[in-house]
This record gives sequence, structure tokens and C-alpha cells, in this order.
Amino acid sequence: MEEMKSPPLTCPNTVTVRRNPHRKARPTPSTAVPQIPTTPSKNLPEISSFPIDEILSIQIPQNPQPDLSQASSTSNNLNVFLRIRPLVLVKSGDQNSKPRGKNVWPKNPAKRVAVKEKSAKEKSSEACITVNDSQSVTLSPPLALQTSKRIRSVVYQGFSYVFSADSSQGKVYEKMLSPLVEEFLKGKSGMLAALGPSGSGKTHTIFGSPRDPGMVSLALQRIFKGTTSIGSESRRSFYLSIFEIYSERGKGERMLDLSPDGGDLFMQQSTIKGLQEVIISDAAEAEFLISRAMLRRATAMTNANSQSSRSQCIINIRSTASEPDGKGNVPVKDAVLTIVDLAGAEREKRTGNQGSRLLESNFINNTSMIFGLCLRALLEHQKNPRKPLEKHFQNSLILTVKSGEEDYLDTSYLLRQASPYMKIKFDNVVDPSNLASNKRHFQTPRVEQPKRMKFSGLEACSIEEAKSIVEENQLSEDGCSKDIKDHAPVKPDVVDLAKKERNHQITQNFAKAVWNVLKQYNEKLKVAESEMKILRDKLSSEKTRNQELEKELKELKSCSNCSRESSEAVNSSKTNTDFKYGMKLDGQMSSNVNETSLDVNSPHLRTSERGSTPLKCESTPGQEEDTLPQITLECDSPKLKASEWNSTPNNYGFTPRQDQVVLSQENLDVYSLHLWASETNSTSLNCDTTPEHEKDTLSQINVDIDSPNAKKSELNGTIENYDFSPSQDQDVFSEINVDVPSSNLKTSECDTISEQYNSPTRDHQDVSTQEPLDSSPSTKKVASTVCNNVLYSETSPNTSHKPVTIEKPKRRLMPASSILLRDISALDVEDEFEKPKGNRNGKKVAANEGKITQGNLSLLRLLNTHLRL
Ligand SMILES: Nc1ncnc2c1ncn2[C@@H]1O[C@H](COP(=O)(O)OP(=O)(O)OP(=O)(O)O)[C@@H](O)[C@H]1O
Repeated sequence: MEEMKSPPLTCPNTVTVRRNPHRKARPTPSTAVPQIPTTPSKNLPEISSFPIDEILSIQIPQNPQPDLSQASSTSNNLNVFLRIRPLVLVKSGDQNSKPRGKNVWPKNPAKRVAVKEKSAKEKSSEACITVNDSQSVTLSPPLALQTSKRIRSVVYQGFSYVFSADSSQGKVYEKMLSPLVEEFLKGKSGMLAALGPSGSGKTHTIFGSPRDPGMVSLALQRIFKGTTSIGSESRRSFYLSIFEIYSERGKGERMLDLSPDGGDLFMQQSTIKGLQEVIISDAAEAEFLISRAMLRRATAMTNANSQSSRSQCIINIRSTASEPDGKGNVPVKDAVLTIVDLAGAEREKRTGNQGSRLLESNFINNTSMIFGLCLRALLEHQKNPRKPLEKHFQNSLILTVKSGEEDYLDTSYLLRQASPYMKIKFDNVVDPSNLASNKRHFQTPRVEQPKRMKFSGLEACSIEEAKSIVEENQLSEDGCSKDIKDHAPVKPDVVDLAKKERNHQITQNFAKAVWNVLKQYNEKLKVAESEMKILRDKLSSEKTRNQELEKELKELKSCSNCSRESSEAVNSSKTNTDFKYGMKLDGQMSSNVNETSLDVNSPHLRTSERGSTPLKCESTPGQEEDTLPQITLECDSPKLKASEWNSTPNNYGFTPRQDQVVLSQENLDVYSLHLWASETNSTSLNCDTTPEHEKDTLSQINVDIDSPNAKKSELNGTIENYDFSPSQDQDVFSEINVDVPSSNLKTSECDTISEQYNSPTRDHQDVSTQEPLDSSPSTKKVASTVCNNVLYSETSPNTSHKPVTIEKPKRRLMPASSILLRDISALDVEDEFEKPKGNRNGKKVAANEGKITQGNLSLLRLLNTHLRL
């Protein structure tokens, strides 16, 4: 119980346990504050200046410099010879060959000497290659290349021997092939290959001519001469095989056995199958075989050579092993002497080859290149001491070149191709390929290399020249040492000069590169400007065209608006006020008028009626109903013909004519009124012109019936026919005027106005306030009726014989008009009909002109009031 009473245990301090405790923020390395050195200026290393001197002092060889040791090693396996073809001077040749005429005076000996000197000068100046010594030559570019591309002369050295242009075949044999032949006779195989551009003398060197035999002939002579002299070798046999690799029409390569019975050859597992070997016993036999083979060889004439070899020709002379001696030893083993006459490398520009001949050139160049690769592989193979081939195989390569100025590029290419096999020294060369590419100008090592080589080359040349001079001329030691001493102190100055000149060269090249880039950009800029100009011109022309089009569009729009308005007007006029309906004068409405027809449809209004008074009405119905407040309707009969019938009943008929008149440039049809009035008995004509469809729009219509030229013709019968030939003048009036040209017009008073128009003495009545009435004295009766808006003619039922069959419109006569008709019909116009024709143009007409009576005014008012309804 105590326990129960004891105070409750106080809750311990609550501890909140988080399931996911707070993650500790990882100290990021970036947040670490770097310790800034307090004395940065002192601790920072000093920035060294741009190491231009170091860069300039870097010496990187421009071309892979052949290792001299390697060259010496390869020289044991490969001997490279150079033969320079004599320069053919056409001028001098012509001068020498030109036979002197018998009667020609002998030339001045002084002049002759001058010519000789001149030819010698030409010879020396035109030669691109000069022989320095037996192992080196200097290749000098022509002056044009020197100035334009800054190519300098190059010294090539390391040749086994250099044959100058005047070297004979014998000398070449002795120096080049004789060692090989001697080794061959001892059982060591060897190979001689002639390599060079087309026309440089490869074939001449290898095969020669009957007068000047080549290497093959000389070798054969030596081989068989030895066999005869040396008894031990007489037991050996020699075989000759000759074949060519050529390209048939530039397609694939083929091999042909050039021996007399030879055919096509095939390659199987790197061996040639089917090649025939002809055993030869003497040199003459071998030479005969070779000469026959040469006839089968593919040759062609090119620009470079009149008889250019088009195939790679290979001659193999194989000797069998000699019989073993008594001890069982074989004194001489089998050996093969291979002589290769390669087809000359060709440049397309020089040869001018085209088509299949060009493909052939490509084949030749490719095979020449492959030959070079094979030769390298062979040399590499021979370097391996384990290979037995090294022991008994010797190679000789003879490079034939031409020494003309134009042959510089060919010669340069060939020597560079052969450079891996010999020592080459450059003499201030600027590689043309470097000049072609602007990028290479920025590569300082490539630029500096020629400079370095230049000076080293110069030094070497000077020393070597001094040495050669000492050797050749046997100069005293003092002189030689003096020369060398002279060179020695110059060295430091030369180095400084080299640095300065290198810097100068770099800046020059850089400036040149920048200049080239600027030139290119300038050209691009010019092109862009011209394009911009063209575009601007095009834009301006397009703008003008656009303006013209806009103008045309505006005109078309205005035309279309007008035409729309006019068409609307015409449509409305056609639909609402079809003037074909015409105006009819209904005689039945009147007590006196039997038939009255008024047709408003034609400007040539003719009113023909038997015994009626014709009326001619010209009307210009409202084509602009919406705009024009008033429309003028004019009935005009300038050529009124009236036929009077003697009998009292007169019919006044209107012969309507239709016409269309162009108005206000919009080809609007203007419908005129064809008034057809007919009257049979009565002398009055009630004109009830009630426009049917223009009540709302037309405010006023004035009907002008005018017949100034009315003619009256009296017939024997009782019918008077009045023919109206109205004028075609139609205008849009602000008001429609209805002229009643009848001279005997009598008007009756309308109900509304109660004014009567009685004109027994007047020729005509004018209801228009603007125009005077034209009187027509021949007209007997004209009754005009003004109705609300439409003029129409009423035809009498008795006038079914009338020619015009016009649809009778619905009659909508207002009460006033009917009253007016009635009143007008009541008018007595009998006296007017009886008036003579002459009165029409008489004084009476003139007197009546311009008279506006009270009745006219009232009629006008009536018209106005009704039209404005
Ligand atoms: N050393 C020389 N002395 C005199 N004439 C030479 C000499 N070298 C070449 N010729 C003449 O030059 C002409 C061309 O020589 P050749 O046909 O040997 O040239 P090529 O190098 O064989 O040309 P291709 O590769 O086109 O066959 C020949 O008429 C040849 O007589």
C-alpha cells in the first residue's frame, strides 16, 4: 500500500530517438579554404620570357636523314650509281650539223669563238645538275623556281659513282657492272636495275646500240670471254631468259615471255610459271636473242621519248654450278645475274599522254614505286645475317637523269626517291610542298631546318672542297691548313648570323602566311561584295515590280469596285427595271385612247403605228440607282417618220430598238425606252410610264419625248405610220426628262393637280423643266403620262399585228396617273395632226420652244412628288 502511496516516479527526461538520425554533412573539398600565401609576389615563380631562342635552336631534320651507319651497311648490299644523260642542245647541234654551202664565205674566226663561248654558256646555264665529284652532284632549280618559290640548290652525295654526261658505256660497265659480273662468275648472284624518268637513258645504258653496246652486251662478252679463257668454268652452262611486265591498254598487268617461242606468263605462289630459258653458248647468240626480244617489247612514242619503253623488262642470265672437282667440292655454285630495264617514270605534263596511254603511265609509275618497295624489302632481308641470301647477292641501282632545266622536277623527284640509300646533304632547300601549304609555314622546325642545313652544308662543302682541292691539285699543307683555319674562326659569327637569319626567315614566312591569308580573305570579300551587289539589284528590281503589281492591284480593285457597283446597278436595273418592258400607253385606261404602246428599250426608238402618232423615247435608265437621286429618261425621235392615215383613227406605235451603250468606262448597258404607242381612234395618247421596280430608288423621272426630225409621210390608206429614229445619245442625267415632242400634244390635268394641258395651238409640250420641248409638227397625238417611277408603253389589244412582241409588264398605275391618262386622252389634238409637215420646222415650232406652261409645271411637280414616294 505504501508503495501505492508513494509518489509516482517522475518520468525520466524524455529522449527523442530519431529513426533517421541527422546525417553529418560531408566536408567537401571545395569548401576547404585555400591557404593564401601571405607573400604571393615573392613566392610566385617568375615567368620566363618566351623561349624563342630555345625553339630556334631546336634542330629537327626536314627529311628523314639517313643514318650514315645504316647507309654504309646498305651500301654494302646496294650500290647506287648516277648517270647523267648528255644535254642535247638543238641550237648547237643544228649549227654543227648544218652543212656550209660551197659559195659561203668562211665565217669570221673571232665570231666563231664567240659562238662557241655562247653555246658553252647556254650549256652551263641550262643544266640543272652539276657533278661535284665522283660521288656527289648539285641539283639547282631553274631561275624561275628560285625566284618564285625560293627553291635553292641541293647537294646530293653518297653515290657509289656519278657518271657525267660524257661518260662512255665502257666506263659505266667497268665501274658499275663489272664487279657484279665478276661476282656472278664466282657464283654470287646480283642484280642491276636502271631507274629514272622517261628518256633519261635507261634503255641506252642497259642495251645500248650496235655501235655503242650497253651493259647486257658487255656483260655477255665478259661472261663468255671468261669461259673460253678459264678451263675450269667451261663445264658450266648459261641460260638466258627475258620477259616483260606490261599493262594491256592500261587495264591489268600482264607478263610476256620475250624469247622467240615465249608466250604469256603466270604468277603462282610468287614464282613465274612458263618462262623459257634459252641456253646460250656465246655472246653473239645471246645478243641475237636479246635483239629479237627487244623487237617484241612494248614501245611507243611519247613526247618525252620517240621510242619509249612501256614495260618493265627483266633479263636473267643463269649459270649452272660447275662440276665438282676431284675432292667433291663444287667450285662455283648456281648464280643469277638479273638486269632490269624499268619503264621511265612519267609526268602527265611532259608526256602529254591521254586515254589508255595515260593509264599506261599510271601503271608504269606504280610498278616503279613497287619496285622501290621491293628493293627496300630485299635490303632489309639482306641485313639479317641469318639469311643466306646476304652472302651471295649484290645489288646495283643505276639512276639515270637528264640534266636539262626542264628536267629539274623529274631529277629532283628521282633523287629524293633514292635518298634512303645514300647520303644527302641539303643546300638551303625550301621544299615546294611547304610553300604550297600555308599551314606548314607556321611550323618553325620545318622552316629552320633548311637554314641549319644550309650553313652546315656550306661549311661541309667548303671543307670538302678544300680537301678535294688539296687532293686533286696536291696543294701544299700550308694552303690547306690555311683554308681550314680561315673557316675555323668564322664559326661563332656564322652561328650568330644563323640565328639572326633564322629569325628573319621566321618573320618573313609568318608575314607571308598572313599575307596569303589576307589575300584569300580579300578575294572572298570581293566575291561576297559582288554577290551582295547582285542581290541588291535583284531586290530593287523586285521592289519596283512589287510596286507595279500593287498599282495594278489597286487599279483592278477600283475597277472591280466600279464594275461591282455597275453590275449591281445593271442587275438591279435589269431585275427591277427591266426596260424591255418598255413603256406602254394603255389606251384602255383612257376613254379616248384605244391602244397606246410605249416601249422603252432602244435608243433607236421607232414608233410605228397604223394611223398612230409615233413616239420616240430615249432613256438612260438609272444604272446608279443607289447614288443618283434622279434618273433622266429621254425619249427622243430625231428622225421621226410619221405616216398619217387619212382616217380619223390613228395609231401611234413605237417600234422599239435595243441598243447597248457603254457608259462611264464600265460597259454599262443602257436600256432605252422603246416606246410603243398605238392609238386607233382617239387623238390623244396617254402615256402611262410606271416604272415597276424602281419605286424606291428613283426619285424623279422625266420623260423627254422629242422628235425634231420627224417626217410625215402620207399614205393613201388610212393609216399613218410614224417611224422614230431616235438619236443614240444617251447620258446619265440627274433627272429623267420625258420630252413629248408632239406638236399636237395635249395634256390633261391630273386629278391631284387638276391642271390640264391642252395644246391645240402648241406643237409640243415639254414636261421637263430643264430642256425646251422639241416640237414635231407631224406628230398628231402624243399623250404623256407620268407615273411613279416606271415608264412603260401600253399597247392596244387591237394592235396585235404590230411587229414588236414585248411582254406586257404588270401594270401598276397609280390613281393619279390613271386620272392623268384619262385627262390627257380627253385632250383634243385633232387639229395638230392636220397641220402640214412644214410646220414642224416652221416658226411655230420655234415659237413654242421654251414655253413652259403652268400645266407643265404642275405635271413636273406631280412627277416629283410621285417619284419621291
Ligand atoms: N648517255 C647517252 N649518250 C647518248 N645518247 C643517249 C644517252 N642516254 C640516252 N641517250 C639517247 O636518248 C634517247 C632516249 O634514251 P632511252 O630510250 O634509253 O631512254 P629511257 O630512259 O629508256 O626512256 P624510256 O623510259 O621512255 O624507255 C635515246 O635515243 C638514246 O640514244
